[in-house]
Amino acid sequence: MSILEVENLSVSFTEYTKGFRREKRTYISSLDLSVKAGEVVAVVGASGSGKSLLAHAILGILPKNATVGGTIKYNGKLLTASRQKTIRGTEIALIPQSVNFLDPLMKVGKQVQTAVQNGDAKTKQRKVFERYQLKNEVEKMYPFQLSGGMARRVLLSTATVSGARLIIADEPTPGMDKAVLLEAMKSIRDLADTGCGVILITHDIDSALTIADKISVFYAGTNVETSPVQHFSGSGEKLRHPYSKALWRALPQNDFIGIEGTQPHASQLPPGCLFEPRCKMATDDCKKERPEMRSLRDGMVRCIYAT
Ligand SMILES: Nc1ncnc2c1ncn2[C@@H]1O[C@H](COP(=O)(O)OP(=O)(O)OP(=O)(O)O)[C@@H](O)[C@H]1O
Ligand code: NI
Repeated sequence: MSILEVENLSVSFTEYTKGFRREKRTYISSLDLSVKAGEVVAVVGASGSGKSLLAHAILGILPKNATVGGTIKYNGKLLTASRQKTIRGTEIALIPQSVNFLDPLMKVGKQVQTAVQNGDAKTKQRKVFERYQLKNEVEKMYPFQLSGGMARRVLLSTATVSGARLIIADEPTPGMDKAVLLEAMKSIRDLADTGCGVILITHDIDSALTIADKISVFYAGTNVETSPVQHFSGSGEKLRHPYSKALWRALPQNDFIGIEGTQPHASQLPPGCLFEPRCKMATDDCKKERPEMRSLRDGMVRCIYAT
């Protein structure tokens, strides 16, 4: 059973534009994603494609000017605002993209200990620090005394000791050296192997490939494809959506050829398929309406022509 089911999610912000007019802009639209217990689902896509917003919508930590549509279910039950508040940090844990999520006034050892729900907090904190190669003296430090990579390892430690069943890791690895990065990836995989559902948001497709079960590709606030990780191989012939194929081919180890144009901003979304203006395969039918997410060869795709 899915531990998390996101259906037709939308996130809009009421913003003040020129002339102090209020305008509602949609940054996530018709997004569908499910995560099973024991599974790592990697979320990849360009900057600004809505990856962090998805994380914040699941946790219920969007700013006040946000409107959320669609449904999010956790363990089969609707995730209401009050339920989000109750299980945040205990059943659902975030490894945030920004290290500013650390409490600047609390020693980091204590912060990690606070996240422990069962067992001896201090022992668990020391064990996890050892695992991420954080020396004993680090526990007595304040966040400002840490390097970026160390701060990220502290955030990772917090989620690891929490005992949460759903972990959302938002870019957990920048600034980490290779050895620590591998350890971090391994521990994220371990979390899934002990029955957690994991969403791994990352720009690092290579690392995602080593631990993910599925990869979901985001574009302009929706996911255009979700596929088994094995399909991200070769020249991308097993992939379904033209954007995922292009993204895959643009990687340095593949053809390293980018795609022309840019991702549309929320203020100028095309009426049909969001990728249509840049898609070489697009026809007039692609301009008419947003393609629905449909099942195709063990995966999901939002393109009327995908085969
Ligand atoms: N509070 C907000 N008010 C208005 N717009 C916002 C707000 N938060 C995010 N956005 C916009 O929503 C879009 C998606 O942002 P998001 O942070 O989810 O991107 P992302 O995919 O995580 O990018 P990155 O890879 O750079 O982290 C961006 O265009 C961003 O400017
Ligand atoms: Ni982000």
